[in-house]
Amino acid sequence: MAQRISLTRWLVEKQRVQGHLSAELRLLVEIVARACKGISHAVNKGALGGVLGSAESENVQGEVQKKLDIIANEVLIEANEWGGHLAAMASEEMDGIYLVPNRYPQGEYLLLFDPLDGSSNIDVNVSIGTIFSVLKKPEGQAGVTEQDFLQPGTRQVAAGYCIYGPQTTLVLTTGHGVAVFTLDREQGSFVLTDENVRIPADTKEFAINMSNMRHWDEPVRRYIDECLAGKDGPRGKDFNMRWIASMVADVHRILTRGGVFMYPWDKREPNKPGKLRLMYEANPMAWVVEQAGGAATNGRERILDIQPQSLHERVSVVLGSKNEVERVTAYHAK
Ligand SMILES: O=P(O)(O)OC[C@H]1O[C@](O)(COP(=O)(O)O)[C@@H](O)[C@@H]1O
Ligand SMILES: [Mg+2]
Ligand SMILES: [Mg+2]
Repeated sequence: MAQRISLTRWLVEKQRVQGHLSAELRLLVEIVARACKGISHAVNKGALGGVLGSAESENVQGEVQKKLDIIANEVLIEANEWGGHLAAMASEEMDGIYLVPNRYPQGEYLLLFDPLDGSSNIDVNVSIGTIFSVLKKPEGQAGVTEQDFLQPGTRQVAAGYCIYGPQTTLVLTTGHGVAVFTLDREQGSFVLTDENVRIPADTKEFAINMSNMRHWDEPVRRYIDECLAGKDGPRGKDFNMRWIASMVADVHRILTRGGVFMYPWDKREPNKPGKLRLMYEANPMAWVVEQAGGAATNGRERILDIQPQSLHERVSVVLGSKNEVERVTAYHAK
């Protein structure tokens, strides 16, 4: 049997041999992975651990929080705050930024996360996940402000997600392709199971919440209409549809076998650019997808180029197989 490579060993090689990341960033990624392992254990307890159900509180976005949203947020903060590599954190579940307390060593990185993505799937035992993005604190200043987080996705230094499904799988990029690690529960460590992942440029599978169809904009409607017309339509082929309602799970499927994922702007809340959050959902996923040869836009421009205006900013998302994303984006330009 081929030798198994642990996440730790893989990261050390990327740091020492290939110079792909600093020692600090390596340790930060290891701590995020450790936190994900902790979240995975909590998720697995389910009803037996009393972790299901609503916490009966609301986050800054006005969404009712699930118990696991709060547990995952706390696990990530507690694991990361004393590590010495971070200056501050930001999360879907916290209004403002979280400064690393003065009693702990201060680092140079900023960590953003969606602690639990796909919250509506927690109680029904469907795959959910954690999404994370790492930025560098601007140089030459003492403190950290929210403004320091507002960097475009092109400035990410590490990003990825961990999916809690039939397997717990960590997907990571530091800008040199995409690597996949599966949690070996017996050993308690993440093991490399795929490297240099590639998303096929073409696909016959799309993911969108079809119940919003009547609210869509014309270009999205046109694209989906053409897919639905199948062999007899302008695309000349039949399409399949999947919608898991956990972005992590939909993106993971696309990474595994291709496809296009869309959560577009729609007329339900016309003043919001979309449902998904730019800084801790769209940016890390867009970078992972691009690093695997796919593409990611908001229908008009590359997601990674968007200059964020606020921490919890929302964005339209079209990502996945390159040729399909380019087609949807071209329809918006017409
Ligand atoms: O319920 P809808 O409208 O289909 O939305 C599903 C989308 O919402 C999300 O669950 C939002 O994430 P959170 O659970 O972190 O708020 C995405 O993962 C998913 O793609
Ligand atoms: Mg989410
Ligand atoms: Mg969430």
